This record gives sequence, C-alpha cells and structure tokens, in this order.
Amino acid sequence: MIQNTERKVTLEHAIEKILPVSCEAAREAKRRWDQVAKPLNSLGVLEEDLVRIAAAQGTSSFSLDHKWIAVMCGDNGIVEEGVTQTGQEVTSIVAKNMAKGISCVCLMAARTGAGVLPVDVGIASDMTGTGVLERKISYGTKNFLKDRAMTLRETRQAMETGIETAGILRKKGCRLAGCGEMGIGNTTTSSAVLSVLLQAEPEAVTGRGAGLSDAALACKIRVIKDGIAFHRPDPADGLDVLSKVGGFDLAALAGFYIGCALYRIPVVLDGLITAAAALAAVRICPAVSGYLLASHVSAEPAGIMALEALGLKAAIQAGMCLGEGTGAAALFPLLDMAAAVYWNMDSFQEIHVEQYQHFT
Ligand SMILES: O=C(O)c1ccc[n+]([C@@H]2O[C@H](COP(=O)([O-])O)[C@@H](O)[C@H]2O)c1
Ligand SMILES: Cc1cc2nc[nH]c2cc1C
Repeated sequence: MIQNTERKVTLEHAIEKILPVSCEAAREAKRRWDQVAKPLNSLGVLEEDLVRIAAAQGTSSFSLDHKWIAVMCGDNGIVEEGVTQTGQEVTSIVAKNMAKGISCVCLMAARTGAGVLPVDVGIASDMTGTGVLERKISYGTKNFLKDRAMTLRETRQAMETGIETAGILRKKGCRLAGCGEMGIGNTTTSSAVLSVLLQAEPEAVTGRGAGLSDAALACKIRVIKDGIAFHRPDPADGLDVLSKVGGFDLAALAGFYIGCALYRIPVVLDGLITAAAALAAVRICPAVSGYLLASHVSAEPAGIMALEALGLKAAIQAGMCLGEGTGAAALFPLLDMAAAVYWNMDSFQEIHVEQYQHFT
C-alpha cells in the first residue's frame, strides 16, 4: 500500500499563508493590453479576466496551461422536504458519469483540453471503485429543518478536502482552475446560504433549480425561511452558515478557493452554487477574493446578486444553470482566445500608429 506521507494542510495554515494578489503584475498586464493595436478595452471583461489572472499568478507572463475543473459532489438531507424535481440518486449517477468522461462538463471540457476531477465529499451511496476521488465525509448531510446540515468538524473536514484538491491540481501543473458541483438539492442550500450572507429575503434569492412547479417553488422558499429561523446562522461567520444550512459540496468548494489562493492558482467559478460557496469563503478569508473569476451569470435569481457581492463580472450571459462546472468550461476557450491576442498581437508602435495621450 502506498503511504500518504503528505502532511494535511489545515484551514488555519492555509489562511495564514495566503498572499495578496500582485497589483504590480496587474498593472503590467493592463499596460500590455493598452499597447496592443486594437481599440482600447475592446475585449471587455476578457481583458479584465487576464489582468486578474496575472495578479493571482503574480506575473504579467501568466500561463493558462493545464486547466482543470474540480467538481465537488455531495447529497443534501433537505431533499426529504420535496424541494427538488428528481431523486438524490441523480447525484451519484452524474458523478459516476463524470469519472467516465461522459457528463456534460466532461464533454465541454474535452473540447477545450481541460481535465475534470470529480470528488465525492458526501454522496449518499457507496462510490468505491467508480473512479470518483474518494473523500466521503458522510452519506449526505442532515435535513437542516431538523439539525445542522453538518457538524463544525465535518464542515472543516470538507473545507480541508477542498484545500487538498487544490494541492492535487497544483501537482498536475494546473495554472488555471475551474470549479463545479453535483448535488441534488444544492440550489436549496445555496439559496439559504446566500439569503443569510446577503441579508436578502428567501423569496428574492430562490429559484427553480433543476426544475420545479410553482407549488414546489413556494415549498422550497418556506423550507429555506424555516431553516434560517430555526438556526439563526451568523452572517459574519461563514463556517457557521455553511455548517447550519450549507452542504459538503459548498464547504469543499469554499476550501478549494482557499487552497487555490494558497497555491496562487486563479479559479473560475460556475453558477449559483459555486458563487454561494465563494461568498462564504470570502467571509472566512477575504484575501481569497482576488483569486476568483466569474464565468457566466446563472439564470437563478441570486446568480447576479452573488457575483455583485463578490465584485466579479461575468463574460458570459447565456441563461445557463447546468452546474457541474460547465460555466468554467465555457469560459476557458474565450480566455485562450484573449490570451492569443495578449501574447501575439502587434503593438501600436509596431504597426506605426501614434496614440494620443488623452486615454485613460
Ligand atoms: O449552477 C447553477 O447555477 C445551477 C442552477 C440550477 C441547478 N444546477 C444544478 O442542478 C442541481 C441542483 O438543482 P436542485 O433543483 O436539485 O437544487 C445541481 O446538481 C446543480 O449542479 C446548477
Ligand atoms: C440529469 C441532471 C444532471 C445534472 N448535472 C448537474 N445537475 C444536474 C441535475 C440533473 C437532474
């Protein structure tokens, strides 16, 4: 048996060691964009994304090599309350398909040359031998109308699994990460987390997830209201919020962002669930925010609210709400195209065009 001699990186250690992103690298990358012979700022958010990547990696000679999408998979006890359109067995079915390379995110990522790493942090069935990375903490969370979704210990364990996952990607040479999730019921947990963190009414942040009737949507909103009233999570304490009304997938994602920041790997978010986890991570460790990039605006009502709270702009507005990391997969080729211009396009000087000095 191969011994795992690697020492676990604790949450506290990771938070303590995270460096701020480099303003100097960002300035240099912006300077390069402003020299490229094209209308100023004309690649819009894509230019800003590459500046963020430069800041995160600490160099304007950034690399987009070895893109990987980590997908945190787990089940949610709250599905007992009838808040989803399908049964929770879909979580394990899709996770297994991810390991086989045949889920939606795998098909999209394959077109962009990115890898996909599915991680079982809390699927409600045995995943041994399926090819999904086995890091199960429990067989699903508790129903948050009856108990905390996870103990604080489990929440921390999930976060540390996320940090470990960032370390695994770093060893694969990953310079740009994406993230995703698979977990039936996780739009309920994410909406609850966002309702608390944004101090917004459940009606304002809750949508139909993977598909719901009007009556079922009303039930989902009621469940979120009752859960928040029961637990009274502290909006200033991301760990408290995650453990009371979150899930293993959300906590592992939050840890993954912290790990990516520790290893200076910029990380592209996907939709609602990844953004809810990001907001919790930033409450726990504000320095993480500079390492995050948005991909698209989820069609869920809180999608745009979460991105605004994170101060992120999304290049893609396509009404997507698939999850799995498909938003990150969709952004990757756009970033590659923008990088081709950044690296290879002539400057104004090279094409002998004079720039007047009154641009900002
Ligand atoms: O990413 C999003 O914005 C998003 C919005 C709606 C649904 N999803 C996906 O659908 C599943 C959760 O939907 P639900 O209705 O079971 O809460 C989960 O596996 C997500 O990947 C994802
Ligand atoms: C089939 C299916 C696939 C998914 N992928 C992400 N969330 C999903 C939800 C369902 C229902």
